[in-house]
Amino acid sequence: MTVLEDIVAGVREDVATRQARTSLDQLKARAHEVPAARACLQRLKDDEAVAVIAEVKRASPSKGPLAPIPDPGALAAEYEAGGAAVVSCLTEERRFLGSLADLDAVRGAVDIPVLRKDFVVSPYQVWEARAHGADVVLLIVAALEQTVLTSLVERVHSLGMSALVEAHDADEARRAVDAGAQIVGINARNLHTLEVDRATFADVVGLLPDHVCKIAESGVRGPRDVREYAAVGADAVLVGESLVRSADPRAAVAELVAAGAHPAVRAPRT
Ligand SMILES: O=P(O)(O)OC[C@@H](O)[C@@H](O)c1c[nH]c2ccccc12
Repeated sequence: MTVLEDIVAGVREDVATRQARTSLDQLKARAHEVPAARACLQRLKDDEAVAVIAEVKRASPSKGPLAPIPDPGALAAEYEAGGAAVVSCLTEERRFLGSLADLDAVRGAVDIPVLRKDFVVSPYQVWEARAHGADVVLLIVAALEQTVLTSLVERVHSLGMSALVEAHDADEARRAVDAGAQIVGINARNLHTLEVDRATFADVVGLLPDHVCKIAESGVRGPRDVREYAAVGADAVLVGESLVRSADPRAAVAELVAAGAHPAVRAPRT
């Protein structure tokens, strides 16, 4: 079993437990009571600057515990003050130590769009994201059959949210586009082996059509990596570890935003 398969198996069990407590109908009723999802595509796809998606991430399967994060709402507010375009919040419980309570705290603390970062494999989780105020939902190509991926993208869009569809290689990038993704994340980390290769983005990005928003995910250590991703065509970067470990997350985000706002080189647009 790969790491991804192991995580997804645990997620399916946890979803079943939650679904026994809160029915899909109850969730749907809640989803209709929360304010409409915020748009995020325009925010991310600005030709002049690379946007920063800042992540609330307590732990990861590759590194173990990263930061205690006693107050995820306060951290998210720091990210927003530093200029983040979107806040990402891990909700996977077993390996990333996230929760829907973290998502609620983040949602309550910021005005910018919030991304639910989890291993979404069922429509129940999409409704759950909306019921908890998420604006964007991550869908991981490697975890989903194509028909399921396509129907989840449609479900996310039908609830007014944006789908961030994550790919790791050329084949997955094509599948993301075929599934109707408008926002594609290219993860430098291979979710089967957990290895990070920052060259992945440049290798894969050329396959994505111009209209697609292109996000470089994982392994961004600082402004220099933002500038490098800018040079090869990233519209946004998604950053977790280096921000949660920072003594001053607001300043750390601001530094990345500044690097993205005035990249020395921008890839030519076709
Ligand atoms: O902490 P990093 O290396 O900055 O990475 C952030 C983000 O890309 C990473 O958390 C991530 C990317 N895709 C995922 C899918 C599931 C869980 C986590 C992730």
